Amino acid sequence: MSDALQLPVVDLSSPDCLSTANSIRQACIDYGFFYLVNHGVDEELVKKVFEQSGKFFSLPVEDKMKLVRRNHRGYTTLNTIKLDSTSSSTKGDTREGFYIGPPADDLNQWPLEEDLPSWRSTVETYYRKVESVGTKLLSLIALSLKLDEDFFEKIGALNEPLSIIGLLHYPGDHLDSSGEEIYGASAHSDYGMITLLATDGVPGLQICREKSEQPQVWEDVPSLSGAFIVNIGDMMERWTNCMFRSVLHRVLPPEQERYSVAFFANPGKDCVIECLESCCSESCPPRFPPIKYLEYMEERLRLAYGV
Ligand SMILES: O=C(O)CCC(=O)C(=O)O
Ligand SMILES: [Fe+2]
Repeated sequence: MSDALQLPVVDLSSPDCLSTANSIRQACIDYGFFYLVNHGVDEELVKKVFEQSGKFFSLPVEDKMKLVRRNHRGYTTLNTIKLDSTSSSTKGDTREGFYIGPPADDLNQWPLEEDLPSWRSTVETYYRKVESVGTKLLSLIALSLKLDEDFFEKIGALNEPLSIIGLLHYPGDHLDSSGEEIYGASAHSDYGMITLLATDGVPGLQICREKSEQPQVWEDVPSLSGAFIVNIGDMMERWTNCMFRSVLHRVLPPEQERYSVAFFANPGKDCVIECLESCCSESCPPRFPPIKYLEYMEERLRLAYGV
């Protein structure tokens, strides 16, 4: 039931911004997913983040639990989050995670420097680098929607953005004898504007392009060395009245251990997301009412954590 997919490739270093914007537009309409190459984040830095992530998840569970998730930051254990809140499975997803928000706020939790030297500085450097790639990509997305390139800045979406890094670990040795359908990450769409994902190359990620089609067709998204896998999130889907699609995706329980690092580029908490004028008309009215990002995010997190 699954075929490998050839997603479009977008080159961030191309000097021809309009042609790049056009290929982004087509990719977002057709797939909601694309590969981003020549993004400017050093391969060495990406490697270091994966190393630091591996070091954290290798700590004894008692040590990881000292940083258990508070204010949506820190460690989540295996099976605590179920991204598909509609699933009847009684168990959460078989992955553990560590979530880090903006370096400038004081909600983040960090391992002690003496336990994991350079952990915090590596992750903060990665945050800032990928955040700036995300900002550049958002200006191209604005161009692709025939808006000014600083459109998202002007509407306040980049005002204290609530972007989050998720360091993710799928152990791969997690056997389930109950026969229940369990995923590394169950089917979901991402909440924010765009997500920039780096993986260690171990397969598992799949997308479902037509969620209402039955049976659902899931297609494998292979990793592309050195590229980020970028996907459109729910806020971009709402701005564009579903022209750009926030596509359902999931991670199969990997047979082999798997690590990934997701950068969720989210708007600021007070940003109100409402349909762009150019994306609606009398015959095509807005499909969603305006919503404040914080309200949307809190509801989705509440459902995912089942609280
Ligand atoms: O680990 C992955 O490849 C994808 C993770 C994901 O989709 C998410 O955390 O939202
Ligand atoms: Fe996701």
